[in-house]
Amino acid sequence: MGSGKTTVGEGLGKALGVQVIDTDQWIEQIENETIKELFQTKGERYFREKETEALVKIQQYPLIVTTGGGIVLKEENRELMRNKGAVVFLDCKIDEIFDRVAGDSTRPLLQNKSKAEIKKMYDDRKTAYLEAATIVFDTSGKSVMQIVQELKEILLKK
Ligand SMILES: Nc1ncnc2c1ncn2[C@@H]1O[C@H](COP(=O)(O)OP(=O)(O)O)[C@@H](O)[C@H]1O
Ligand SMILES: O=C(O)C1=C[C@@H](OP(=O)(O)O)[C@@H](O)[C@H](O)C1
Ligand SMILES: [Mg+2]
Repeated sequence: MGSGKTTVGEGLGKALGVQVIDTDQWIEQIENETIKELFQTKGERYFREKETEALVKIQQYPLIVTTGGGIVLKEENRELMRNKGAVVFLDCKIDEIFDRVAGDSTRPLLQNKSKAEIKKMYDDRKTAYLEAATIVFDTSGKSVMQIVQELKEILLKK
């Protein structure tokens, strides 16, 4: 949450001329509810099932898929992602993440969370991020444009 997946994915799509699908937006469309509403009406477990469904059903090539930050929590999802192609973990220092998402009301798991609680969530998930990823990219201190340019070069070399 807040590492820039959705924003960088959109930029990368434009830079590479490749379509982009964000799993959160895909789920919002098929459920006709925002992520925040979906968490309230059907709960996190249901949302996590939809994330797996998105990874199974989104079948296009070439394509950039951006995901929610919790998608890596299921081993099934990590495997689905790795089997599709390059998986980029956009890493970021917690202070920057906190500044970016402070005051955001659209992310249900971040509501009323302190920086220490967000750091704990990041620490608890880090192993899963590293396990899912084939490319680790530290975005700390970099602009979106800079990240897009650097990632474009990395991906084109692959
Ligand atoms: N490198 C960056 N520098 C500054 N702000 C950024 C950067 N990347 C993303 N943001 C901002 O941080 C917020 C969260 O970005 P978003 O793309 O929604 O992240 P994610 O999809 O990983 O949760 C947005 O307001 C976005 O504009
Ligand atoms: O990390 C998470 O568990 C979540 C991250 C969100 O997406 P972003 O990572 O794009 O904010 C969204 O999928 C949902 O609120 C849950
Ligand atoms: Mg996002």
